[in-house]
Amino acid sequence: MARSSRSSTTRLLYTLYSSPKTTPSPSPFPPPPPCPCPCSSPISALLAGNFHLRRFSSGSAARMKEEKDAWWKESMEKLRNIGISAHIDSGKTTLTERILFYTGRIHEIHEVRGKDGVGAKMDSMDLEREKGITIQSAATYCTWKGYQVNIIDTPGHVDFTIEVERALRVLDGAILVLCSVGGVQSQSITVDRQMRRYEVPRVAFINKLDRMGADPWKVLSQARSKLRHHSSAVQVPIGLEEDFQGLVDLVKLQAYYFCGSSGENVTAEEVPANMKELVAEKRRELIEVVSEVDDKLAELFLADEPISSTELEEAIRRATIARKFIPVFMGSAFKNKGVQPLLDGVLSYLPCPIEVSNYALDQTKQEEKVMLSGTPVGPLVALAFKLEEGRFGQLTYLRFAIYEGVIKKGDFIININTGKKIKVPRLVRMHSNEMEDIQEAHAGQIVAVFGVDCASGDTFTDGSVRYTMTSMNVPEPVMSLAVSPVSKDSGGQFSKALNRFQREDPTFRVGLDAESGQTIISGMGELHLDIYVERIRREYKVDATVGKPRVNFRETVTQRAEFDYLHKKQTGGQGQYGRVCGYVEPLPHGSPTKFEFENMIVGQAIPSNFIPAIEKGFREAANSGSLIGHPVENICVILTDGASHAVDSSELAFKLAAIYAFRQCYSAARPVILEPIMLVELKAPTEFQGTVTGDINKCEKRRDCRERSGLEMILLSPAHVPLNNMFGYSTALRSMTQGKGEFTMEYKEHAPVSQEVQMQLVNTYKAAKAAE
Ligand SMILES: Nc1nc2c(ncn2[C@@H]2O[C@H](COP(=O)(O)OP(=O)(O)OP(=O)(O)O)[C@@H](O)[C@H]2O)c(=O)[nH]1
Repeated sequence: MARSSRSSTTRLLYTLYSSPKTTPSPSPFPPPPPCPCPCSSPISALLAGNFHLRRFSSGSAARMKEEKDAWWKESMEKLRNIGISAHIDSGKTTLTERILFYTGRIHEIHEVRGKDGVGAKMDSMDLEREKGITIQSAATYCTWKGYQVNIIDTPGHVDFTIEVERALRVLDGAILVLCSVGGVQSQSITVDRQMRRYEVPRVAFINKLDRMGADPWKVLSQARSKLRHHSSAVQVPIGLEEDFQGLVDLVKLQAYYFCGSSGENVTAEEVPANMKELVAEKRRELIEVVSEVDDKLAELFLADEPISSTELEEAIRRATIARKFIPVFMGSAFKNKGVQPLLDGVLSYLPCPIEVSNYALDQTKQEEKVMLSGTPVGPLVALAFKLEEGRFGQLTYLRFAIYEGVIKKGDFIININTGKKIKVPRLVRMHSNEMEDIQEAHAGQIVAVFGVDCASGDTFTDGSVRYTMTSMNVPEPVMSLAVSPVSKDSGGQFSKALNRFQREDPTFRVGLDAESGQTIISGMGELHLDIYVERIRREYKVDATVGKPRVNFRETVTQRAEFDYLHKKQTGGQGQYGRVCGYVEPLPHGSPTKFEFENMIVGQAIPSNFIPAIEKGFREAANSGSLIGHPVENICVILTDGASHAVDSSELAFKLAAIYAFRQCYSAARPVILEPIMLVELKAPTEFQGTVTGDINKCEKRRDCRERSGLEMILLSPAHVPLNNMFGYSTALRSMTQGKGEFTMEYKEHAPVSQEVQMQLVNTYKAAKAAE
């Protein structure tokens, strides 16, 4: 579709085919439309990149540009890129399933762990359907009231936290789902922190109002205290638990009921008479809270003037986009109540791509920060935020986001991180595991390209600029295990699987144990590693022997120690000569790097061409500390002097000198072992309170966990427990609580082990080495 090939007299412009306007539905929410063809509305046609050719009356170039700009602007304003994140089992996937149904994207609702065995659309992996958990984030899109909504459903388990990081990095807004019974839970705090880190405006959705014990007001107050949300409800539920019937909208002052077999018919009625007082009180609270962060509304409020729905809605929008306020919606995804108003809230309160500031670093100007326009006019800037290998080769999800520009099938794009020029052979939009080919994609979209070899976090441009996007936060793996294929013949498939998973998931690492030669996989927890072992078996048909999971200990030094090492071998053949002098010391607390090397030699004691080999030697030595063979972190090596030989010095000689120098000074630097500490949140029926708290107290590192007892449950949070003490805890908790207890844990930090534990670990390591 070459635009330039069109004659200027006819003035053809690729534009949208305007579909005839539909007559407005009497209901405030239209019933689910039939599956929309991507071109059935101007917006979806534009966004799907499937343009219809339309003749424009001839006009001046300026007029055409004006029209085109207006057209882009409208398309941007009618686009939302949102993520759905929450604690485990809060109902993210169930909610997404309803959204897809009401927007006509799917024709039937299937439940997570539903009796029909089909499973929800967004849990497309067999493992996800079987286990009833989300493992990978999945992207989809739908159309609601003429707006295009791109959605990413993310996992709740902390082991898959990278999926949440990746999604939030590229989204413009988010729905934070909270359970109306569980309230603000440990992962709610984590995802909220992630949303804050990526400056994502959000709305909250208090789900499961149909459940026994549902208390949205308690959850709202927890969100205010635990998450420090400046928030207020924009709805009031009509009834709760079994009696949950509908919602009153505090902005429009209307009551909504959800009828039909799947809640698809929304009827608007007057606010029930017995709720008028409560509604007036909650509306006033909403206005007060928003007024605190929005001057325009504050003026009206202080003047005691009546506030219209539009004024209130606009103020909520301004405050939400400015991340000063979080509107709270309510409902029950499972009972099909409250989803359509939430979708309306996404349109009303969450930003479109051009309302969010995105920055890139200009590599030609020492990483100067540049703001991206977010429009399709301008150089292409796209971020590869997720890689996935599909049936047709590597799929690379690229966020052609807000980050400017247009990309077309067949275009050449440049990977700024590697300098490689790549042709885009195929461009698709994702609907969970299905895909739809498109010709081009524009700023603000999330699309996938095939066959583009890159790493997640790489930035692509059209070559006219050298920008990179700031990278994602990638947490360190905390647990490892040895794996090997049962049959030697499957070695090839085994390596293929590991390579693929490692490329797709930056928190999954593969290494070799230098001593045993075993393959070691590392990840964020037992579940994370178990899932990969299972995927190797299912997707690559390789049975693997799995060792005992072990903790990713680290070593570090606690004081400065000098080294002065001469590596000399000058008897027969090519000689080796290299001397290095200097010291190692701990890096200051909070340093962004884990290893630093500094050459402070004045003069030419060592020729400068040997310095990189010396640094390499120290880095290699720090990969395996001599206490227990784990990597040494937070260490700085300073090279102050040395000596070389005109003939016998070589890179190898200096590298070996550095390795031996490191070993020489290591014990004088008083090394210690660091272990991962986990934040553990635990819930169990009160009858087991004594046993459960007694047990966790035994293995706790630091006692600052709070204990809250309700009538039925106790909640311990957060306990700081070494990961080493958590192996097999799910089985232990199950037996202590007759299967009624549950816990979640999340990595907090690496901290020094006690002297006693250090001695034990060192002795075990020595014994294992001696036995080899
Ligand atoms: N009673 C009730 N149950 C719900 C509701 N929403 C979801 N559930 C149930 O809660 C369980 C978890 O729902 P999911 O949608 O898988 O939750 P999730 O947050 O996507 O789960 P993960 O991604 O694995 O963390 C399922 O059994 C759902 O049927 C609701 O509104 N009410």
